[in-house]
Formats: sequence, C-alpha cells, structure tokens
Amino acid sequence: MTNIVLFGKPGAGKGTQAEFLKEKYKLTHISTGDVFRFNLKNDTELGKQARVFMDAGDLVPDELTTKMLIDEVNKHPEANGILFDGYPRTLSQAVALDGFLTSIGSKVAATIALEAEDELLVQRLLERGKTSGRIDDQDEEKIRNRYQEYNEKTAPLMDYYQAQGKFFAVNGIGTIAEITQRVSAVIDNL
Ligand SMILES: Nc1ncnc2c1ncn2[C@@H]1O[C@H](COP(=O)(O)OP(=O)(O)O)[C@@H](O)[C@H]1O
Repeated sequence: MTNIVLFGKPGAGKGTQAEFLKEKYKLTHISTGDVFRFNLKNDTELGKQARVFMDAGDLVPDELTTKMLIDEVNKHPEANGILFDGYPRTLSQAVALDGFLTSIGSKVAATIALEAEDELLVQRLLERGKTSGRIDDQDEEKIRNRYQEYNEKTAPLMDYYQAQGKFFAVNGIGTIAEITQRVSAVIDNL
C-alpha cells in the first residue's frame, strides 16, 4: 500500500491535485473536509457536532476527526493506497494515523507539501468562496483564523514527518499540470 499525505495550507490546492493523482496512481482519495461537508449537508450526527467548528474556521476536535477518518479508511479494504487530504492536521492526529496504519500492517510512504504564500492563498479562497457556497471561504476573518489554526497546530507536523525522512515540499505555484508533475516526481522516486 502506498499511502500519501497531501499537506498544505488552506487553499494550497490539495483537493485539485488529489483529483489527478488518484487517477494516475490508482489511489483512494479521502478528504476529511469533503467527508465533513457531506455530513453537514445531510445533517447527520457527525455533521451536527462538526458544524460549529467548521463554520468558524476552527479545527474539529481530534477525537471526532480521527474516528471519522478510521471509519473512512475501513470502508476501502481493497485500496491500493490512500491519498490523505486534510488529515492529519495536528500532532495527535499524526500519531493516531501512524498507530492505525501500523495496526493494519501499513504506513505513510510520504508527506508531500504544496507550498505558497499566505496572501496568494487568501485571495484564492475568497475567490472560491464566491461560488463554492462554503461559509468558511466567504469571510476574511474566518480564513485568517484557519491560517492561525494551521500555523499553531498543523505546521509542527512538518518536523514530525521530516524526522521520519518522509517530508517533501513542492512549489505549489504554477499551472495545475506543472504541480501534478512536481508531485509525481516525488511519488515516482519513492
Ligand atoms: N484533520 C482535520 N482535523 C480537524 N478538522 C478538520 C480536519 N479536516 C477538515 N477539518 C475541518 O473541515 C474544515 C474544512 O476542511 P478542508 O476543506 O480540508 O479545508 P481547507 O480548504 O481549509 O484546507 C476545516 O477548517 C476544519 O474545520
């Protein structure tokens, strides 16, 4: 199983790249943001619990997120490999993911970060907010809060994966195809 973690700030293009990479490498794409939004839309119990955090641009608590993630992975026992998009976002989630993958005889092969500056990303999100209907993309203050969450809770994961020799950063600015190319070069070298 080749499990890849796609890493990057909000708006870095993880979801866009995932669409191409999952086809190219026959991976199962799990986006925690998409799963949460599906639950919000369908007003499930999980959706009810996650809504207040998501709408404010806060991270959903680890326990809830990790349980949901493990349930998602378990839905795909036949997977060739999983493309994790939006998980892990905290150290506790990264440790939980390692523990879970070890328990099923697997591991994270690489964490690939899409890099771009905050100012460019905030503009991208505001643009996306005009059409996506996502409440968390429509208000600059909520967007800034997501960056604060990222800087405080998610950025430390770079060191975590670097210490395991699994962290790769690629330039996230360019055409979609150029960036797919850069990420592919990392995967092809694993
Ligand atoms: N791993 C996670 N841990 C906690 N909350 C999460 C996680 N993944 C997604 N969420 C919640 O869903 C929201 C949207 O996720 P996503 O679409 O991946 O965001 P973004 O576009 O900001 O990268 C996050 O702001 C957060 O509230």
